[in-house]
Amino acid sequence: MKLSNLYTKAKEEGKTVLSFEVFPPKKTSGIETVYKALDELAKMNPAYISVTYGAGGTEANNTAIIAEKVKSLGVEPLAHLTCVNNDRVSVEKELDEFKSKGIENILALRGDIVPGIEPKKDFLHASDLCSYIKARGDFELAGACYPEVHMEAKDMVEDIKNLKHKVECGAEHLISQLFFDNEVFYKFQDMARCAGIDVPIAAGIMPVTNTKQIQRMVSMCGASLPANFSRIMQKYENNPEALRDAGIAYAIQQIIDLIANGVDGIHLYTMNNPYVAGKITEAIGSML
Ligand SMILES: NC(=O)C1=CN([C@@H]2O[C@H](COP(=O)(O)OP(=O)(O)OC[C@H]3O[C@@H](n4cnc5c(N)ncnc54)[C@H](O)[C@@H]3O)[C@@H](O)[C@H]2O)C=CC1
Ligand SMILES: Nc1nc(=O)c2c([nH]1)NC[C@@H]1CN(c3ccc(C(=O)N[C@@H](CCC(=O)O)C(=O)O)cc3)CN21
Repeated sequence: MKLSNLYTKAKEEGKTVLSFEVFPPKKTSGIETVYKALDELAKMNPAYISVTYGAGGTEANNTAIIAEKVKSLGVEPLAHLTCVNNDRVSVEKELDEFKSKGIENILALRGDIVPGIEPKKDFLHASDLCSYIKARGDFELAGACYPEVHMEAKDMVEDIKNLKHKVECGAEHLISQLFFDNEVFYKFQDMARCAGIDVPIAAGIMPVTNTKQIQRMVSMCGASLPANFSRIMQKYENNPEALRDAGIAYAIQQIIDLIANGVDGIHLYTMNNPYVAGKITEAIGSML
């Protein structure tokens, strides 16, 4: 199934596409933990579930196997593939594996540069990976985009030009980096549309449920924290249950505003946590 068609259909019907994301667990915690989470997440009926690939620079890679599991649960999988630590040969190997498992959709990424590991040189940018995969003709592609500007980009104009190039190289829909201030997303979306980027753009929302996660998101994703968000997180830093509930409530309020403003999709960084995804889905289900 082509995911870009899902967005087109939803738009015609005045609806919003809801998708989830899971990550392969580290080697120490078994693959069963994500399978258990997927059983629950699939019941919430998302339009698709994406599966990260070496997220945050981790080595664990069971992306194809987990994406196959998503498919077996009747949900369309979107497999991430990064090229920073892959050369042409290893990319081909991954693509063959995706194909053999019936995976049709790939989120083509450059990937995080891991300190101490020399990046491979066959594909320098996600757009290079897009062109390469597109030429094979087997997959539909998605790309990542950055409402707060990618940390390595000179400025917003350069970043948007690069994004346009990525779309021209074959990315048929986009998923945004997580953000906590909707105004930042709207400004980015306007700029992208002005630049002629007309593919669907899903807003990436991360319900923050613990203090360690907040720091990780700031350093890894460059997300800025609005004052109201920081105040809430500070107030409950020593009360895990209240912090979790406040994180969920904050995400819900962001999502309601995004839907009211006609966003194409909501991509929920569910972090393998069906409890959090369930609370959010329950709250917004009737609004999609
Ligand atoms: N592992 C995963 O599952 C996920 C990883 N990410 C992370 O997002 C970050 C970047 O990934 P992508 O967005 O796929 O990379 P990208 O290659 O599209 O962009 C990365 C940087 O390179 C610049 N750039 C892009 N194309 C260019 C070109 N043709 N010429 C010159 N500069 C260019 C961009 O402006 C940006 O600053 C990484 O840190 C990645 O790991 C994001 C989501 C999920
Ligand atoms: N730069 C960047 N890299 C990514 O991999 C990435 C983004 N941005 N933005 C969107 C999502 C968010 N992703 C993430 C974010 C954090 C973890 C993470 O913290 N993983 C922990 C386990 C967390 C937990 O168990 O709750 C780990 O230690 O791997 C994983 C994927 C993947 N994506």
